[in-house]
Amino acid sequence: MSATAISTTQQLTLTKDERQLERAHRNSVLQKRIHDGELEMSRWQLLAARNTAHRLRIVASAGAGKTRTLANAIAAAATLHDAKHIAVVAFTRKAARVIDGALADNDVYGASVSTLDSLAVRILEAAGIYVTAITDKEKKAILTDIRKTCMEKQPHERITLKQMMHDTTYYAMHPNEQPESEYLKAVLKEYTERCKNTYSAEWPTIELLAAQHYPKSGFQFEILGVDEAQDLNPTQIQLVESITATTMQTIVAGDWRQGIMSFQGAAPDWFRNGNHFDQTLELPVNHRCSPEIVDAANHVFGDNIKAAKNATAGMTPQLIRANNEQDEAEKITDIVEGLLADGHTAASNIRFLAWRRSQFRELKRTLAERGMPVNEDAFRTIHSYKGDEANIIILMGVSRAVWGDRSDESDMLLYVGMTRARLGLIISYPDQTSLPGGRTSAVCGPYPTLENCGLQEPSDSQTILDRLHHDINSRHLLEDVIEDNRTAQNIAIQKKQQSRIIASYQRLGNAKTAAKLTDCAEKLTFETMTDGNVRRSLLAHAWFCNQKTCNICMGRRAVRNQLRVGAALDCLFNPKCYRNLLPDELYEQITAMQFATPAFFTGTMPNVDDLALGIRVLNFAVRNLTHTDTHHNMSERERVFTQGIVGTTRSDEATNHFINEGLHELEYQLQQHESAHDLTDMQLSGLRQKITDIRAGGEWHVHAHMIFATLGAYYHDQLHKDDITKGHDYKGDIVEANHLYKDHLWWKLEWTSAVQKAVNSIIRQDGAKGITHDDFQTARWQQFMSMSRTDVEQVIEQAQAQVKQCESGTVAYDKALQNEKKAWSNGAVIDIESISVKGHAMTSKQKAQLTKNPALLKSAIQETCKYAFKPDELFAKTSKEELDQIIPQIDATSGARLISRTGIIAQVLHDIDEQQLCDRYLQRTRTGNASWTLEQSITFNWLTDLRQYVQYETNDEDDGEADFLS
Ligand SMILES: Nc1ncnc2c1ncn2[C@@H]1O[C@H](COP(=O)(O)OP(=O)(O)OP(=O)(O)O)[C@@H](O)[C@H]1O
Repeated sequence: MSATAISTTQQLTLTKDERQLERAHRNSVLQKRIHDGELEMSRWQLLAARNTAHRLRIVASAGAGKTRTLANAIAAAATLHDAKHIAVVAFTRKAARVIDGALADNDVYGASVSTLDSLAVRILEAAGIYVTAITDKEKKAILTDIRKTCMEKQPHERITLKQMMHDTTYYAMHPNEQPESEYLKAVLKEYTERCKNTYSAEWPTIELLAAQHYPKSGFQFEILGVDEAQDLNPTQIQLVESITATTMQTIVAGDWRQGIMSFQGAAPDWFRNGNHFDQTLELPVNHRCSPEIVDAANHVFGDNIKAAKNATAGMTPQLIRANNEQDEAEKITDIVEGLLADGHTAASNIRFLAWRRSQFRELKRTLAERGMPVNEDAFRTIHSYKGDEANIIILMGVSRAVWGDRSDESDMLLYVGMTRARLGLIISYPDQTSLPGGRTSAVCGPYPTLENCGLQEPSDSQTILDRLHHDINSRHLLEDVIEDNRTAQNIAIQKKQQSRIIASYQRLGNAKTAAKLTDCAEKLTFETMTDGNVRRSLLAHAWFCNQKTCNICMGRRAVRNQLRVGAALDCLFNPKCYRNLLPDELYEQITAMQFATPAFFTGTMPNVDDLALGIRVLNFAVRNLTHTDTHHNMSERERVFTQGIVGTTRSDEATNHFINEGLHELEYQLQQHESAHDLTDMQLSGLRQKITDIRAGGEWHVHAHMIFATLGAYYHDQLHKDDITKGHDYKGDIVEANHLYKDHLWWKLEWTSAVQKAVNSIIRQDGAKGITHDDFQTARWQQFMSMSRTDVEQVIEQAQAQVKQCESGTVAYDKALQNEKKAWSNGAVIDIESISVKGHAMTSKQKAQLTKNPALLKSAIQETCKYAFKPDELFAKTSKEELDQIIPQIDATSGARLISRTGIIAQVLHDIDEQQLCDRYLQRTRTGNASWTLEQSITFNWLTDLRQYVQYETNDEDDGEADFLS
């Protein structure tokens, strides 16, 4: 936390300069995190988050990111203020989690994140007033007693206990109002007395007291954030006002369209009335729901909300017409059964929402009868699910008649319910006057607008299921991958590390640091999600402390990153991981493949489009695993990160160097530029200089295209606009580099179906948005899929024979040469960097020669196969000792070499008997997993290497944890 706190407390207004300083600070904190790929915020959200108006109101429809914006605004502000002067009021668990997460991500600890009620209690305690909230049970006991005595005195007056319970709270919430009834007045007086005697009070009374005593409580909040502000009741509003009187800023976020808490006394008008605020900002885009769901909600409520630009397509929302409760339960259970079949989606992704819990009775019974593994947490009332979200929402009994007589509030319920869904929305409504819950009503059926809003009634339930599978399958294909013992392993490793580090600090006499670390040690366990899903929390919600230098937390981040990437890749390349999720036929196809090579991510992307697609596939997988929204664009940081992974698989240290040095720098500068910090001339020329340096850096021809591919055409054109206009031909260089690379590689994709799936899914998504992948892509895809290795070899042989028959220098010869090149380009993967000559790595001179001479290159590749990888020798060995001498050569740390070797080994193994031997050997020594095939073992090794890289990547990022896991 910075020592340069910007404001003094008890200050109503900041000077203009101070505000500017604050705004600039927030902006820089947010921008950095956005740049680092740790945070995604739209422009609107950013604008709101850095606004420093004293009373700021953020208004937006459901899913527009209010909570996220509020959390990040506060977190950014908190790095400049002392955390103890920050308070955030959240009403839901999810909001508290998001806010906590944002603060932790900014290394801010000690801020107050709580409900307004518990804040009120703390304020009172600080002011020396100790009062506890009366419980319902206590209240009931007191009121029953009072009722008895009062009734004896005034027997003609009668108020039910229920009414009394309600009235006492109401008048506590509205202290300026008085009941007309003398009887009720007497009850209230007596009730207040009794509460006083037991040092207890109604929540509204506590809030009111806190509002009165706040100024002398010693709390001095400079920043106050309030989420779901439409739900504040009058006494809570008074408390907020009282705190705001001395804050530097109060940010209030809400949506009066979601004001469904009036039964608890909420007064949304305060939030709705703009006069209470200095400034109001609106967030216009829904980031939660698929475009289909946004459309449906727009139609029903006559809105014009926009879906996020890159929102993933979901399913068309569906209507179920139910005759009665049982019919509804049966139909919904059919759908659930289909969804859960074959593990297509997890039960934890489905939520059933209704107005009343009693509406679930029949459904729960039917689900249990049919053995559906749906746990209690899946059934939620709309009120309790406010602010939360799930992939699939099944909204039950939608009818004004069922949901209440006040049409405005039941509309809001429908609005809140519909907008909880990310991908799939299924709405059931009663078709007859006998309603769920055993009631009858003259008003039945759905809302008048529901049926005409693009919602479809399924002709048969299978249609829905197919659709759902189709849309959701790709998102959850990867989910269960991480649910193996790695979770346990990693925690154990960390604990070990931790105690070692703590002990070493203690030995050094640094008790303070040791104590801090012990603190982290205690918080080591990963929080379990509300759905009991530990693995998800492991990846997405691990706890990190605020010590920049805390090795434990740094290490933990490394572990998280490793897991993210490792798991994604495991899943893509190791069909075993998703055995249970795949249909038998598909599984067999995948396992029958020679080698699920990671080639797709390696040397097989000789042009920008392919590489970009590869990055997207990998990123898609990572996001799926980490439950990160796949709707929006990949951030540049994410892209470069993924690119880094791709890079290491085919290249050497130099590539990493280029990626880290050149690429991050370029990207960072450009990111700055993009977010309105326009590049100055100095920066621009500095950037150019950097590129020149990269170009001058020896192996640029081999690597440059990767860098530029990562930056993409947009950045490239931006950056070189001037040069291009002036005729400086940067583009030429790229083209040359690409050609060079392409011409001197022979490659063959051996797609796994998983990769195929991811690619198809992306192509499909793009298709839906009107983006088509060029024919090259499609044609090549088809070609790869149709050609076997023997086909490839035959084509190459024929092409070679053709060349031999032609006289050199003739047109026919050139053509034949071209054909031969083309034929080679369908071969296996070999990276030029991995080529060695007779067992020795090439000198740069040799390399240069090779790049100029395709024939030489080809023979070098053949030589490499023989000598560098020694496959023949490897397979000729029979004893463990002998193999031990060979194996280290397979253990190249450089990804490219490993890939090439594995590619070659797989190829050679195709026909040889020794496969069994190696298989067993590798199983035992490398993975300890006897059921793995050689290919899987090798993939495992490859992943191990990759993980090391990811760890380095993390080290760079978090600077300071370098040694933790090494
Ligand atoms: N800029 C963004 N990019 C991608 N996803 C986002 C962005 N902003 C928010 N989201 C995601 O959209 C979803 C809704 O965000 P959030 O809960 O903050 O919205 P909200 O306005 O508070 O919603 P509600 O009012 O319905 O509670 C969350 O899953 C969040 O992670």
